[in-house]
Amino acid sequence: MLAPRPWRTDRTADGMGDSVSDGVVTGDDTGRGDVPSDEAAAESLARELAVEQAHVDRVHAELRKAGERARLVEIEGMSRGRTDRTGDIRDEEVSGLFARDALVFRAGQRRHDLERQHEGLVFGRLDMEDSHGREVRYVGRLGVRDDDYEPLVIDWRAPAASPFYRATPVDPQSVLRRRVLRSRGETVIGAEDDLMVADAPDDLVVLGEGALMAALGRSRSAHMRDIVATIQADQDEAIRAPARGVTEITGGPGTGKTVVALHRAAYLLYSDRRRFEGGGVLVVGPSAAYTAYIERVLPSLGEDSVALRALGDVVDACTAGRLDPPSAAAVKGSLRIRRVLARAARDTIPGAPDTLRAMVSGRAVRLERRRLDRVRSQVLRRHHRNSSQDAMVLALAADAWTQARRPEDRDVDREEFIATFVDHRDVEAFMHAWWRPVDPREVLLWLADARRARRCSRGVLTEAEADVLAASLQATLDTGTWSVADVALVDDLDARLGEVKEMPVERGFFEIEELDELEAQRSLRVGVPERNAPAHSALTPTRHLTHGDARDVLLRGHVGRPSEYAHVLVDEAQDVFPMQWRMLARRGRWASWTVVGDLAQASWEDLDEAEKAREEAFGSAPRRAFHMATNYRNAKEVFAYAEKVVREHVPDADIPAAVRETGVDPVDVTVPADSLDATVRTHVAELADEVDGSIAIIAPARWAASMADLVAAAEDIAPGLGARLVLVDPLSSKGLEYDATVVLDPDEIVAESPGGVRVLYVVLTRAAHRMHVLRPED
Ligand SMILES: Nc1ncnc2c1ncn2[C@@H]1O[C@H](COP(=O)(O)OP(=O)(O)OP(=O)(O)O)[C@@H](O)[C@H]1O
Repeated sequence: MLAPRPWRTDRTADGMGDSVSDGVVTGDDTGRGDVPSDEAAAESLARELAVEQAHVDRVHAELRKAGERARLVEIEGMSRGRTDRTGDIRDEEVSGLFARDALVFRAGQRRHDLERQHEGLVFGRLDMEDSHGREVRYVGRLGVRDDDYEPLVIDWRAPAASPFYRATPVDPQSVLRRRVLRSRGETVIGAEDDLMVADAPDDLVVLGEGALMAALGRSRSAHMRDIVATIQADQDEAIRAPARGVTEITGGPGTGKTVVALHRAAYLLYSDRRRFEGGGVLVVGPSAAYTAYIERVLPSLGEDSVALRALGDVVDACTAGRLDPPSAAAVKGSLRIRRVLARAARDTIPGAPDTLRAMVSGRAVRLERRRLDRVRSQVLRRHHRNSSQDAMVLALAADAWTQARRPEDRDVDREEFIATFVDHRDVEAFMHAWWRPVDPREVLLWLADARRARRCSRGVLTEAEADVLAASLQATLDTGTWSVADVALVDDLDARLGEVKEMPVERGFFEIEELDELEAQRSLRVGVPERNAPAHSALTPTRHLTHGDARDVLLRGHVGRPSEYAHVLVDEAQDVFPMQWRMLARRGRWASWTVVGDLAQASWEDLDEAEKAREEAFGSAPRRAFHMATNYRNAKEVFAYAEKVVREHVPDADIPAAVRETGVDPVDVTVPADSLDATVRTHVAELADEVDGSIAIIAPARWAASMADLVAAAEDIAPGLGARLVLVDPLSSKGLEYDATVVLDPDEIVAESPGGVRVLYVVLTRAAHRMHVLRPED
């Protein structure tokens, strides 16, 4: 909540305000005494900033001293391990080296942290008063103490910093004034104050128009910023909630769910570093565009040990960015596919022999398909496929013995037969072709064969669905790229098949040069020139590889065991498919969870099954829920437009309140389709004039190619626009934001997306300041 402010001064000492495009809402002007002249205000601001600068200088001086100390410890540690002696190292030397490594590691890490933290290191100040008197606390990205161990800055995550975020005029928590400092390098350039009490002491000057509004009015770049200086009280509660169990954060578009969840990850690492840094924190988002967008937030908070993964990038050696057509994605995402995969995992290798023939101990052995199938089922009842080879050959030997034995045989003859069978060259060759260990990716690709897909799907999927599945895997083979939905299926198969101890030689063993060659061949065959590809796109690429090349590319590397994490944070959780929940559950079996989402932004219709799979992933872990109700992203005018659209179709949508006005309504125009390009150019040029930061054209597949050309020629529209203008497809715009958007063909966006209006709602809530909606008419 914003405090009433008695009077305002310029916001920055150098006269450089935030790059607010237009009528940002300013703080309440409820007066307290006379409004001072501009000159007096400027003087007062300069005085205040000088005081803050003196403190910031002190902190940086202390940091430099601490940095030097850490460097000396590091050097000292390194020299401890040095020895002139050659030959074996004694035990005490080994433990000495170990201690040295630990010391050097910690000292090096500390120094690295210190060196990295200069930009806006000190960003907050609290003036507090209680029965013991007045106290000033500074809050920053890192805790710093002076030589007497007195705190110069408190880490934002420490309990002592909590009033900075929790104090409100209703519950001031002893805070009189909260000040947010803005710095460039080590120089303080501005300050914004919130008063928490109606009758502030006279010596407390109040600056600026409120830190939150100033932050919200700033222009957007290609990367999300941290909000450490302006976290609001309700957000702070979610950030500092205990780690245990499942923390759910819900709320409409732009309510800060993502940014809050990321600050929560940083807080958890701070509050229990041993557990979370040791056990690992996994952050999962919908797309690579999303992970690229948020990747700087945690490092800016001093945390870089978190694993950021897109849903298509959770499984090692199986990375995907391509989206399946909705019908295939629905088949692959549903839990029904598990029975299909279970059958595929037991199925024979394509082209494998269906009879085993050998002369063993002078006896002719011939095991035909039915017998082989029976033995296979018996063994698979007790073993994972990839660890069943020894058991399988023994079971075949026992079966062959029942066929080959003679009435006069004794026990010793059986033993000799079995031993000979197991080591027999023909049997070995048969086993290699019939029952070698298989890679989960290879098994999934078997289902590109429509006959096999139908056979494995009988009674589970309709024939039409089996054909859709086969066709989608054929597309995987044709393009040499996995789809995002494939990844969870590979993970499921991996769990079923068990670990491959050693991959057989013929399953994709590549020399580096061969891989380079494949890459080169692949880029030669790319249908659409790369420069024209949308910047953030999940659209199917038009790649055509020869069958063998593509298979080799797809099977590159090794699908290892899933890594497990101490905390799993899932963003845009409403779009996680049931099979994907199972994939995440394998990584979070012992984890606590933070789960973020908004049902009104769901891209898919059948949400019940996903809900079930999600509940299974969480098990009986305790839950706690936080709801965010303020839209910090969209200007009121932009959000009012989006709200109208979604309310008509999703009456129970969770609608937040937008807090910032621009006074400019979105533009909504119908355009002749044959002059669409020229019209888009005009609108983009207009927006480029009006906002300083990022602009996105969000277009359905139908217009993707022509818009890609337009974006590639952005510099012709306005100088410098090349770095600011991107093309995004509707699904990939999820979680992202821009200063301005051109939303192209909203009806087509609804028609092409399985989530229909919900996806359009996502698209209409990406713009912070300006939005132009263009409707082409044939
Ligand atoms: N306390 C805050 N101070 C400054 N900016 C904030 C604050 N809270 C949220 N924001 C800003 O609001 C914008 C939206 O935040 P975020 O992307 O986390 O919202 P979201 O709820 O995840 O949105 P969506 O569901 O639409 O993806 C971001 O630019 C974020 O930095």
